Amino acid sequence: MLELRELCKTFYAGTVNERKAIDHVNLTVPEGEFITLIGGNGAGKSTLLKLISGSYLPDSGSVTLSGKDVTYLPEHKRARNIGHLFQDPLMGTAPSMTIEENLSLAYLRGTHRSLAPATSRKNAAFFREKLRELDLGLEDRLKTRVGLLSGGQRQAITLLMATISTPKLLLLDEHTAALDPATADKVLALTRKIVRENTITTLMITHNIQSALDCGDRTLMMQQGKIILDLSGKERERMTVEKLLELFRQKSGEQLDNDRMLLS
Ligand SMILES: Nc1ncnc2c1ncn2[C@@H]1O[C@H](COP(=O)(O)OP(=O)(O)OP(=O)(O)O)[C@@H](O)[C@H]1O
Repeated sequence: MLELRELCKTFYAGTVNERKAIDHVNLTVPEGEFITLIGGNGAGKSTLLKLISGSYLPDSGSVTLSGKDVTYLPEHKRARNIGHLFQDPLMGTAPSMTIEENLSLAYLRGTHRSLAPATSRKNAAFFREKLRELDLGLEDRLKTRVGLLSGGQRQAITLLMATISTPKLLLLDEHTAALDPATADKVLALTRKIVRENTITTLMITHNIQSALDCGDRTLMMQQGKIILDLSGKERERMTVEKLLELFRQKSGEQLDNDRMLLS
């Protein structure tokens, strides 16, 4: 479904600040797989997702989505198939527009229809139903401006926007990291529910190792632009945080260093 072949990205090449962010990464992700991605500071996790979404273009290698080579396809042309969420709940929604208008825009993404028909009564009922599923009391607030919502409510709306027209791929870049623990748990539970119910192929960066092992089907660990661990099946089921940290030390010869890393 998603294929990365010999993907490379270096920032400031040929200068003293040269940084090899992605170093010959190969990855095959079958349709419907939910991958969690962990690694130290500057390991290349966000860059990898940005190469997949088209926010960055690689120096070499290829990105293939559903059999189509999208390596150099501009980001806006991939947006219809790829949902991308970030840590900052203020990104991804338009604060001066209402919940209904934000959802309408997401629903129509990639089509040429105007906003007007999308705010019809039929769509309002559909959006209300989707909002009810979030269980955040937002179903009766379609006309509320998104800028008035809390960070957690806003991130839940962003998640809904990213998935409302079922993307081929969902990229989550520490999307719960800026929320308080209770809200983060709720948004993560919502994420798992939406991904499971719609069988969306998902890559989720997390700084929480336990949740990396608990969520999804497969866990990748990155270091210095490479995937150094790829866990799935029985091996992953039996994995503990302590064993994973030990494996990381063995593979990389270093301690896992991430100032936001949570070990439990
Ligand atoms: N736009 C950019 N310009 C220059 N260097 C960059 C840019 N984006 C990332 N880098 C560098 O590329 C490397 C990988 O960064 P990236 O943000 O992908 O790491 P990460 O694994 O997501 O880290 P973290 O967990 O700290 O967010 C780092 O050395 C970073 O400084």
